[in-house]
Amino acid sequence: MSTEGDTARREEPGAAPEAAPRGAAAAEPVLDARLAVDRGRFRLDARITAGPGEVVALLGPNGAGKSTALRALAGLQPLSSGRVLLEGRDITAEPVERRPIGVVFQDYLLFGHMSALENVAFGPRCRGTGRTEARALAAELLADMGLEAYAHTRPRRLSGGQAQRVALARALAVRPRLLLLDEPLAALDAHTRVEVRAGLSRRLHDFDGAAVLVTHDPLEAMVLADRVTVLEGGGVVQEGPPAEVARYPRTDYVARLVGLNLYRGERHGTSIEVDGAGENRAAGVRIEVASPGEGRVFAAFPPRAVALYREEPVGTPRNVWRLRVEGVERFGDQVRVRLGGALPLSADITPAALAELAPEPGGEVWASVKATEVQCYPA
Ligand SMILES: Nc1ncnc2c1ncn2[C@@H]1O[C@H](COP(=O)(O)OP(=O)(O)OP(=O)(O)O)[C@@H](O)[C@H]1O
Repeated sequence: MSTEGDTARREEPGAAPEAAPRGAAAAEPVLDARLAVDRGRFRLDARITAGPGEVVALLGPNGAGKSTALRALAGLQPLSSGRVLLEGRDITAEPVERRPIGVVFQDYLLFGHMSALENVAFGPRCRGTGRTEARALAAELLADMGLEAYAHTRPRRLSGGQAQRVALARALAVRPRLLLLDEPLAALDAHTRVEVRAGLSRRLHDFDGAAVLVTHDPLEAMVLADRVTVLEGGGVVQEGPPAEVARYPRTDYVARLVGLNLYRGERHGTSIEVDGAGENRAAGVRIEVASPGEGRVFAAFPPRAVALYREEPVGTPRNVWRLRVEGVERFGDQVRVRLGGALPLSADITPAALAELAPEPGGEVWASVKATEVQCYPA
């Protein structure tokens, strides 16, 4: 079991090298913040950075300090010490309304007595933009969100997904360099969430500033973000590209909750052709899913959904791969087996199952996953 302390270490020895997230390479970070906040017995002490065009998810359990960090970035929560640099400019002392930051709050906090258009025009108006210009900008943003027809609609007449898009348009209306989103999908029901998430993902990736979003849903972090920063107890415990964090968890929380096997690929019917470099592509690996569809998708299944066998399993499980055992770690009452090869994945099994499997280091085993266990989301 590996429970790390509360210091951030960005490089895990032995971690698989990953391509730098989009836009994050050697470029100057858009956001470079060191946030120290004291709230009674709780102390947040975290460095949060985001590169141009980069979407960073702050992920962590309840009470980890995610919202405190977001509020501190927005200027809604004073710092005990530290500073917030945005494109090299120190905005620590700037009041909320002067920061080039757009915020999408969890419940969207749209003004109920204003139309969608007026809600979106509100920010620019407060910052001194003339009425006509502010309304034109708002109309344009609503059109970008596919909401032209709802410009004059009041928030209570909007669906959850529409309200979310109005909130995003409102945040973008101040032409922010940093976009902050607090649990942006939490107010939606499960079905709407999947759809809205795909739209949000596209819009976040079209945004050329930096975005920081708070979530305690690992899948949301994995799907929306280029980089994940995990907070626990007020400190950063892990940071990295989603796939790397999922594959090399550094704390029990990360292992249990973020330990997803996550892939991108192209769905044709009920079969996903997994993207990947080198080995994967050569092997043309496919993941079978239960429901059909077409297009770019994420496919995810938890390590506990993977069964391991010494011999090729009989019957016809639709997903079976022969993989190499790369590592075995114990956490809680489970054992996590890390497998490499055509489809790198992690499997959680019981110690008894491991004893039966008796894998040799570097030896091969059969892994299977039921198609019904694979969750599939538009990418
Ligand atoms: N107004 C407050 N005064 C004092 N302490 C507070 C206040 N609000 C929150 N806290 C403390 O700050 C800590 C971090 O809270 P925060 O809301 O930032 O966590 P979080 O990670 O966003 O959690 P959640 O996922 O539950 O929203 C908590 O331990 C909480 O007790």
